[in-house]
Amino acid sequence: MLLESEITGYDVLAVVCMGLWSYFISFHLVALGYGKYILYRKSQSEPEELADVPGVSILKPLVGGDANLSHNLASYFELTYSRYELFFCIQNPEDPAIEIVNLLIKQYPNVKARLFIETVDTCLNPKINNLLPGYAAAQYDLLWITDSNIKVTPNTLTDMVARMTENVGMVHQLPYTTHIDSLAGYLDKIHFGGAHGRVYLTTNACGVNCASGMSCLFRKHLLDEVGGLETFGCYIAEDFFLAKSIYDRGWKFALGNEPCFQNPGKRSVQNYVARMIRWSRLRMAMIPLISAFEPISECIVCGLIGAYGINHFAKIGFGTIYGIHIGCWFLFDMMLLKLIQPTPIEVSWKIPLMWIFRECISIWIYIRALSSRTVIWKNQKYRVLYGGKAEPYVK
Ligand SMILES: CCCCCCCC/C=C\CCCCCCCC(=O)N[C@@H](CO[C@@H]1OC[C@@H](O)[C@H](O)[C@H]1O)[C@H](O)/C=C/CCCCCCCCCCCCC
Ligand SMILES: O=c1ccn([C@@H]2O[C@H](COP(=O)(O)OP(=O)(O)O)[C@@H](O)[C@H]2O)c(=O)[nH]1
Repeated sequence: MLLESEITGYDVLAVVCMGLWSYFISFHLVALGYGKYILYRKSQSEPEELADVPGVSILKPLVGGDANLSHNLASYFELTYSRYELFFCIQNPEDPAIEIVNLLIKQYPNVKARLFIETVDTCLNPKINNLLPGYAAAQYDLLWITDSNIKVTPNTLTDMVARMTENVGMVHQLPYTTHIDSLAGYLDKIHFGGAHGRVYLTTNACGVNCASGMSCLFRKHLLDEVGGLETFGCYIAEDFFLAKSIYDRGWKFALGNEPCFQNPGKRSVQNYVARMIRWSRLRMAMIPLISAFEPISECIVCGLIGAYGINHFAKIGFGTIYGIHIGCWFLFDMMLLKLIQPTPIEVSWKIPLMWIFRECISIWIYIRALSSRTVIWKNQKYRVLYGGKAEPYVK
C-alpha cells in the first residue's frame, strides 16, 4: 500500500482518468444491454373494438419539398392504427409541399387528413409557429409530433400507443436513418447507430431526460396544463424543454420498440456537419455542464485519457492500450449498430472509413460549435442564449 506521502499528483490524475474512462466505457455496455431489451420487442396488439383505441392527432410540420417527401408522408396514410387524424402544417402558401400533401389526401380518401396553411408569427421557434394551427384543431388527448423527414412502418403508431401506459407522459423513438449507399449515408448510419445511439439508450436506461423531437407522442393535456405548445416557442430546442416540462412533473418516458427512420431526400457530409454544429450549439447553451463532457465521451479523447491512466499504473505501453481501446470501441459501436438496424448490414469499406472520419470530425465539430452561439435552421439565423432561450440573429 502506498503511504500518503508517496501519492503524487500524477497518481491522483491517473485515478481520475481511469474513472472517467471506465464511466464512458460503461455507456457501451448499458446501451447494448438496454438496446437488446427495448428494441424490436413485440408490443401487445391493438384491441379489436374501435371504442377501446385512444384517438391520436398526428401533427406534421412541413417546410419545402424533397425527393422523398411524398414517400415519407404516404407512410402515415398507411398506418394500421384505426383511430387517428393526420394534420399537415405549412407556413408559406407558396411551399412546394402543398401540392404533395393535396395529392396524398386525394389518394387516401379514407384517412382523416387536413392541411393547414397559415403564416403564424406568435413565437420565435418556427416549428412551433408552424404547428400552432394544427395543435389548436387537434381533438384527441394523444398528440404525435413527428418531423417531415421521418418514414414510419404500418405498426409504428400501434406500438407507440401500447407504450403509453399509466405513468408514462411521453413516448419517443430512438433516432436512426434509412440505408443510402453513399458516404454521407454511411456517416449518418454510423452517427445514429453509434455515438448518438449509445448516449440516447444509456441516458434513457438511467431515466435521464434525453429525448429527440423527431418523433414524440404526448399526452396533450400535459402540454395544455402549462399553456400549450406556445409556451415552448421561446426555445429553438423545443423538444428538450417539452420533455423537461413533463419529466419535472414526475411522468415517465417510454421508448418505442422501433427506431424512427430519417429518410431525407438529400444527404451530404456538409449537411451532417452543419446539423451537428447546430445541435451541439443548442446543447452547449441549454446543458453547458453536461456538454463540457462531450469530447471525453468520444473515442479519441476518452482513449487518450484511459491510456494515460492505465499506463501510469500498469506499465503497459501507451500505444498498446490506445490501440486496444480504439479496436474495442469500434467493435462495440458495430454491435450497437447491428442491434439498432433491423436489416442485415452490408459489409462495406465505407463503414470503417466513415467511422474513423466521424470520430475525427466530432472534435472539430465541437470546437466549431464552441466558436459561436449562432444557429442556422432552414435558412433562418438565431442567437441561442445561455439557458436555451433564443433571439433572432441581428448582425
Ligand atoms: C456528468 C455527466 C457527463 C455526461 C456526458 C455525456 C455526454 C453527452 C454527449 C452527447 C449528448 C448526446 C445527446 C443525444 C441527443 C442529441 C441530439 C440533439 O442534440 N438534439 C437536439 C436538437 O434536436 C432537434 O431540435 C429541433 C427539433 O425541432 C428537432 O425536431 C430536433 O430533432 C435536441 O434539442 C436535444 C435533445 C436532448 C438533449 C439532451 C441531452 C442529455 C444528455 C444527458 C447526458 C447525461 C449522461 C448521464 C448518463 C447516466
Ligand atoms: O422553420 C422551420 C424549421 C423546421 N420546421 C420543421 O421542424 C422539423 C425538424 O426540422 P429539421 O429536419 O430541419 O430539424 P433537424 O432534425 O435537422 O434538427 C421538420 O419537420 C421541419 O419541417 C418547421 O416547421 N419550420
